[in-house]
Amino acid sequence: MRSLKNSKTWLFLYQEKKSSSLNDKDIILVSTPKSGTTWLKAIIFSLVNRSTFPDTKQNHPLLTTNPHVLVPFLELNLFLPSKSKLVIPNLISSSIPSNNYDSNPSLFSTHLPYVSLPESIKTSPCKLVYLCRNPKDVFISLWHFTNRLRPQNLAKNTMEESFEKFCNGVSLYGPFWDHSLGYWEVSLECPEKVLFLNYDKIKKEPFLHVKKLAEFLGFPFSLEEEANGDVARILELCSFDNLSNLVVNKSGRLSSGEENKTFFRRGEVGDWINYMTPEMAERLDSLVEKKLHGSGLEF
Ligand SMILES: Nc1ncnc2c1ncn2[C@@H]1O[C@H](COP(=O)(O)OS(=O)(=O)O)[C@@H](OP(=O)(O)O)[C@H]1O
Repeated sequence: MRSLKNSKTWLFLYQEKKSSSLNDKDIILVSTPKSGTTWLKAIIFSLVNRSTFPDTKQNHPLLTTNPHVLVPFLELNLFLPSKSKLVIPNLISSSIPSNNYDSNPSLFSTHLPYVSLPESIKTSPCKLVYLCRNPKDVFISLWHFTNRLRPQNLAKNTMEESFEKFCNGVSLYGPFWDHSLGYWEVSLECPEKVLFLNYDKIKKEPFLHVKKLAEFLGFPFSLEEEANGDVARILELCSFDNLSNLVVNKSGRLSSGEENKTFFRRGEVGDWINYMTPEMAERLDSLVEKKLHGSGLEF
């Protein structure tokens, strides 16, 4: 986090002028990388746009468009292109890269830690949905992802070296525990502003958490919708099996270059057990426990 604050790359986020405002109803999905962002982007998009796209089998944007296109990253898709001019883009719906499916309300996402969020986001009434996941699965997912993105002529990142960095808090968006703790604390202070979600819990009780999410976002499911199977249809549309088998996600690419299929691997809870030694698991568990001690946040 300290390095993020000092980093020139992020300077423009701090120089933000008050005039670059968000619409009050906009929604920002925040996540620690590899915690299921792609999944939650799909769920939030389908939730808030369900009256425009009620049919999840035909003509639904998610059937032909990767969730990262529908819910762009602030720091990757919106801020970065204007970085050279140090101009802060106006965060209103018209700044969404054209994808023919503008959402109402506008949906954005970010991996930025709370401490690095621009003031306009912190002070605006727009809602933040935070997603985290158990750190052992996050690490394994991240390790696979970085190796998949690595040019073929370079040696793969070893598990040992990557694990050492992760445990030392050397991560692109800051240490895992600081990231989660930052949003956890705000979610306790301002529950109407930040909803704190956990991938593992959504996996366990998807209906409960999707309904809670819909309520938080101001798009609650009516009893009629529930009886009609609308929650189930959204969950099915956004399921790992469904999304990962769509042509767009098997063969497409983001404009930033990543293949869409790199965002889909196993989509399960507990896959860490197939890769980490018991010693590694114990080390990470006790490290995270120590860092989160007294906060009430547990994995
Ligand atoms: N629909 C759906 N359902 C459940 N799980 C899913 C889904 N889509 C992606 N995934 C899994 O999420 C992991 C990728 O995390 P992110 O989407 O956060 O990646 S990123 O930060 O946006 O790069 C990665 O987890 P691992 O399989 O453990 O590597 C993906 O497989």
